[in-house]
Amino acid sequence: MSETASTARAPVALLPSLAPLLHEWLPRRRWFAGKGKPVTGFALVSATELLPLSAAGPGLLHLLVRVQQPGPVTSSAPPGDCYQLLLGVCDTLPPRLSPALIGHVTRGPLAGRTVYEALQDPRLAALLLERLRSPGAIGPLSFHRTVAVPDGLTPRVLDAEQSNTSLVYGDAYILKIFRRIHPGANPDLELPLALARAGCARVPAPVAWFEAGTGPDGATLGVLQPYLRGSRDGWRLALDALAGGRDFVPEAHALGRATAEVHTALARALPTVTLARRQARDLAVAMSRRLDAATQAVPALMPYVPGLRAAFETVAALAEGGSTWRAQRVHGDLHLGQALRTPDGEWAVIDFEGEPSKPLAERRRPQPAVRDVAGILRSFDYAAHSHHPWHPEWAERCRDAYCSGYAEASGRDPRDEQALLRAYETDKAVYEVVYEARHRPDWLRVPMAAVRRLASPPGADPASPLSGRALSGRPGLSPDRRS
Ligand SMILES: Nc1ncnc2c1ncn2[C@@H]1O[C@H](COP(=O)(O)OP(=O)(O)O)[C@@H](O)[C@H]1O
Ligand SMILES: O=P(O)(O)O[C@H]1O[C@H](CO)[C@@H](O[C@H]2O[C@H](CO)[C@@H](O)[C@H](O)[C@H]2O)[C@H](O)[C@H]1O
Repeated sequence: MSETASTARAPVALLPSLAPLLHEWLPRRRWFAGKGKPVTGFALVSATELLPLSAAGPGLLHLLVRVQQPGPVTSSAPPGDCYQLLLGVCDTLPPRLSPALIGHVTRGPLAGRTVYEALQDPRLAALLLERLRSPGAIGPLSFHRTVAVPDGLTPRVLDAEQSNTSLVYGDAYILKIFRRIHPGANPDLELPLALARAGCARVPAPVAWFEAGTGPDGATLGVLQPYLRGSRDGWRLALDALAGGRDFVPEAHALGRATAEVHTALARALPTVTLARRQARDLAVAMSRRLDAATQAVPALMPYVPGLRAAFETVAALAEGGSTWRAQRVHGDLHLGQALRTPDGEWAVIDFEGEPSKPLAERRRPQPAVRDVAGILRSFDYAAHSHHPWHPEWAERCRDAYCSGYAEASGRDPRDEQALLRAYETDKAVYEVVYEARHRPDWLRVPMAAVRRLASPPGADPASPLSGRALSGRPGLSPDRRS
């Protein structure tokens, strides 16, 4: 992804004319990561006409735009986040598309025209699939596929817009359009491709994708995968179970097995490393730094900092004492919403992007597999907390079943890496506090409750993997097992 404004047919002068509209529209998107800071300007990274803007019908404009906001400037990266935008450009917006309106352009080459969210327009969304069906380059964009994709599939945009935007085509394929673009291969393409090659059927295999630029700087822009029709995500299923007063033990056990299968396949397909003293200490330091940054962003964390930090210090101390841990490529943001139960009762895992707020290099680094385990354990806690009254024992049974399933399928029980598991749970809860404060303030109480528990000494925390209660029958486990 070259930083010099590489344009393909679309005039560079477009951006100044669009800037006033983007100024209003962009910060209100769910996927806009720079909320709370003013937007001071835009810089064009690339502009590509996927359908000519001069035609009688709507045009389709693909933009990569860097959004300038106040903040620390690093010498290695240009300032501001880069976003992918797909804009429809027309003379008169049909009433059915009025919710997609971005605004009317008053100056520059598009003066008098209307700009709207192209992905909401089935004609333009269909055109994007057409581009993916025929591999090749258009300006700085290149389109790739592994198998033939049928044509004539009707598109619909998923309304549960999260970190990105997804389109479903004919209930057969789902196209994820990444919003915040980083140079380099996105793990949401890299890992499913590697898993497909390794024969792991737990993850839908990419069938097509598109990217900007080439080589190590090439950025993944979108990935097309089979759509698992009729599947339900683990979060919904867990909430249903809670609402019906049902256990989720068999499902949690099966999900533990599925997670272990994915981890085993990733460890076979991609490099693994051993985290020795320095790396493990760096990991604990990074967690500690994230805690500091989170406390600056959400001062309510302040009273719990010493207790939370203790979890990271335990890992650092174990490393100093010679403990080592195995690290491999992991999911990186695993929670119940990323696990889909298909109609045949199997768990599939989606969304390997990792935490979108972290730099790509960090997300692609080998990490201990318990990091993902901690993500799911946090999710059981979230589910139990969203039901009143809180059911800690429901979450506890899920946690045990999940870890048992994982151990059965992998031969490695995550509870044997208890200090690391607790550190990752703590790190995740801290991340969640910031995430909820930014995106869903009503939910802040959920990770804050976990923070209060995790900040207390391990034995005093009933939901902790370190407590005698959660580890019934495994009381003597103290330092992590060495790999
Ligand atoms: N292969 C798939 N089959 C069925 N539904 C899917 C598939 N991939 C994603 N989804 C649905 O789309 C939603 C968003 O996908 P996800 O990859 O989590 O995007 P985001 O990064 O925006 O969170 C998921 O919550 C899930 O409901
Ligand atoms: O799905 P994303 O990759 O966008 O992940 C982000 O959003 C998630 C919420 O949608 C958030 O997950 C948190 O809330 C979930 C319940 O809605 C819960 O199951 C997770 O355990 C909890 O972390 C995730 O952290 C965030 O990165």
